[in-house]
Amino acid sequence: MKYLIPYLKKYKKERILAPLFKMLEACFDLIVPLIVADLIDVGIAGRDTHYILTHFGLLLMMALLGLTCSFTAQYFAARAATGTSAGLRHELLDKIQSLSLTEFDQTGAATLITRMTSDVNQVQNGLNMTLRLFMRSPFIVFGAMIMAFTINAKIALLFVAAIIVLFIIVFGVMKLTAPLYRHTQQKLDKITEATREDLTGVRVIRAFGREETQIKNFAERNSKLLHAQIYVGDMSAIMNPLTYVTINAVIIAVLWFGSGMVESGVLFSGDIIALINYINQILVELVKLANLIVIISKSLASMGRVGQVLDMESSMTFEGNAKGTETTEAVRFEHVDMRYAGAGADSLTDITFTAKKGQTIGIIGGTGSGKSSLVQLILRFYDAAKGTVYLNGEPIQNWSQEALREKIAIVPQKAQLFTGTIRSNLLMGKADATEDEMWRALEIAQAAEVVRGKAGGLDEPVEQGGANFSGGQKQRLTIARALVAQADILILDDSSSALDYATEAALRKALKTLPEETTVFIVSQRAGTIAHADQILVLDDGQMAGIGTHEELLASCQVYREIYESQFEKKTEARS
Ligand SMILES: Nc1ncnc2c1ncn2[C@@H]1O[C@H](COP(=O)(O)OP(=O)(O)OP(=O)(O)O)[C@@H](O)[C@H]1O
Repeated sequence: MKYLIPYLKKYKKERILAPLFKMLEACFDLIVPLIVADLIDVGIAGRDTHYILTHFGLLLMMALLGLTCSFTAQYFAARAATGTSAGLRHELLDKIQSLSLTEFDQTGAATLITRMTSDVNQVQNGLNMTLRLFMRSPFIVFGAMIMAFTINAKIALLFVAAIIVLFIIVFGVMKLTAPLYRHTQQKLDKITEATREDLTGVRVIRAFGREETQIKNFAERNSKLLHAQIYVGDMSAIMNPLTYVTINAVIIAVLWFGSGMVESGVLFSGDIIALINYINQILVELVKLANLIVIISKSLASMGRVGQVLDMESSMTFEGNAKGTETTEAVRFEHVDMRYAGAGADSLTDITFTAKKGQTIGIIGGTGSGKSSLVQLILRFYDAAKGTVYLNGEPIQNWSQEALREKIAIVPQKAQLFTGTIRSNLLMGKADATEDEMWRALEIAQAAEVVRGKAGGLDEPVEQGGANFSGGQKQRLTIARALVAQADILILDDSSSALDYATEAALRKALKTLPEETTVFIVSQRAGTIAHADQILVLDDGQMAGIGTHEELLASCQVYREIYESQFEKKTEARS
């Protein structure tokens, strides 16, 4: 709730005017039964056409005024509600962006998406309905009751009893359904998560003919959600019959006692109509109030889920403003251990090495040996559990996030492009990059041909996730994006795996034309890709199995020799 307060303050005018106009509309609604009663008792009873017509005109005017008030209230309520949800979404995105990857790994993207979309929409809906109905409905309920007292106190006492019973029903149902809503939202999260995986992995699913299984799994999850929602629906559905039975019982009682009073001249027949109108108004407003309470409880649950994200604290802070020392070293690891949150074992153990400025460092090892984890420590995507990572001689914790991102550019293992154009993707590397800078990066990345081959050139559209580019084209463009940044340190995390040998060789050659001081980390499972490096780090199950040049490692490191020989033999076999 505390997160809504700044928005409620910001939309003060709307917050006041929306309920105010709704109350005004309610006043007109409360006067209408009295006009109708008058019209019956005087106009119709006395066959006075003029009286009937003027009162009918009055009713029309009331309806028009009510409608105007309702529209105005809706306008202000919608302004406050949509403005608040837009602001909340913004805040959520800012918060999510500020979280470290550890929180990301732990929370999961699917639930974050649900919170940014359906939960925020639920809050918007709740706020809109609250502004419109929270004061109007109780006002009409009590207003109609008071009006009933002005007509006949004895009959009005029936209204009081009915309102108490109705309140018990409404609050009872609300108490039952509110916790269930949280439960259904969790199930929705699970479906979003599974759907996301199924849709992003659609090619793999088709290739392995797993459509039937995936559909079956989805149907199971979907039916669990359906059952949970039906259960909540069933609970809410109890409310309508109960409330209608209560109201009908009151109407019968009003007619029973009222008809006797009309006969004895205590009441007019128009009064009976007015009383029935009021009890119906009470029913309608109580049902609205009940729905409002359900909506509010859903919104509060959603706000709670949004608040959980907004309350998250990043496990990493970037408060330093280190600039680096006068040193020849670019990156130094000193006895570094690393463990992912929740993992049972370290992913890296006792890593120590120094990368000098201008050097090319190769990192090789089997799958899961810790190569990506190691380079992610250089970017401070994660913190070391033990030991220290130094950048330009300064512990990495002393650098600001901006300085780190400026100094280091990475080509991630999974080539990821964003919706837009080739140009907009390249500009992510450096917002003010010139056309020449972009083309130079494209040339080095062996991507210039790809761009020239597209009708739109640099302005060729990129579809979501780069779906209109091949795997190799995407890799080259992501390499170009990193090169545009002209960072001091360039990390290529297994980013030439989709390139053919000739293109990869051309890329390696072109990387040599980078400024002399650029330090390049190349992660690869191919010995050929890193063999030329100044230093090669060999990882084996998170530990350093060796460090040195290709020749030194061939002579001294068994793991490296095995990798090299297995690939060299494969090539020889393939040729023969
Ligand atoms: N986000 C994560 N959460 C928990 N464990 C992780 C995470 N990422 C990687 N790991 C674990 O850390 C270990 C090292 O993974 P890493 O991705 O660094 O290996 P890699 O050498 O780059 O592998 P590959 O060549 O297959 O990409 C693996 O055991 C992996 O299961």
